[in-house]
Amino acid sequence: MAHDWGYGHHNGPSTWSKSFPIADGPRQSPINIVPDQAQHDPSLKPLSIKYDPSTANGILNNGHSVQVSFADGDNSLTGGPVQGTYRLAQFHFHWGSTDHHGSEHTIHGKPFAAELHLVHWNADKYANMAEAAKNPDGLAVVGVFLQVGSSNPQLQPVVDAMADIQNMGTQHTFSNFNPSTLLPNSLDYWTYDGSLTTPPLLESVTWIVLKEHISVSHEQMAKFRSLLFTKEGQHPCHMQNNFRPPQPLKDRKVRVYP
Ligand SMILES: NCCOCCOCCNC(=O)c1ccc(S(N)(=O)=O)cc1
Ligand SMILES: [Zn+2]
Repeated sequence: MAHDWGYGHHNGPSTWSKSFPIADGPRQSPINIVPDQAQHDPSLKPLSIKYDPSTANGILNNGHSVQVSFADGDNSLTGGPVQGTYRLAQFHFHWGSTDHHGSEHTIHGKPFAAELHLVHWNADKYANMAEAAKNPDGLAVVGVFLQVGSSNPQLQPVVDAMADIQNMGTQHTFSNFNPSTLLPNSLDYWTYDGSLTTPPLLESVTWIVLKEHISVSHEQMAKFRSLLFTKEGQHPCHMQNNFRPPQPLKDRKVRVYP
């Protein structure tokens, strides 16, 4: 059954529970993070991230976001809140129609202009991303906030490639890119047990939200908003506000490192 979920009035986040009842589950994402209520946990470790730029293998407009995929290789996330080695599968973004909102997670109820998600799967225990996504310890997503200010030269290769993937379903070559250039100086983080923030909303994600944001310029954000949700030949609809709002924390605690 083809899912026609999206971010419009008729197929947006408030309608997803009809096809994906887990939308009302106990560990849904994103959430609002209240720093003062986050708990210190001595078992948490520093994050260790190592990517091989040669494994970048394409940039895609999938109708929900812009996504850069990676071939299986030496792209590892270890340490932090996770046990074992998680492998990078892809990164993508969520953003708004203005510079004042667009992230999925919020801090003290404050949204950022955009949010980068680096999606990893547990390569010690599962054969691939789809398998891992069905398990509570299957995925680990690193979230990085983008705040509008000075232009970010590290983002420019992604921004420039957007010209070639304006329509839904289009992809282009994208190689030799090291996503660690998109990380802030500090890898201090908040972590909690959550889910995919888009259907199928599977509750298989250990979320690792970095405290420090990266910058993006107003002009770079305008290029994100030039992407289209729609296919070539359809009436064009700009890709923006592709974020799910914060979900109930329920019986969860957010931990903080350090
Ligand atoms: N289709 C069968 C089940 O497949 C399970 C995997 O999900 C399919 C595709 N979606 C994703 O991989 C996927 C990955 C990350 C995020 S997010 N925004 O939570 O980082 C949202 C979605
Ligand atoms: Zn995402």
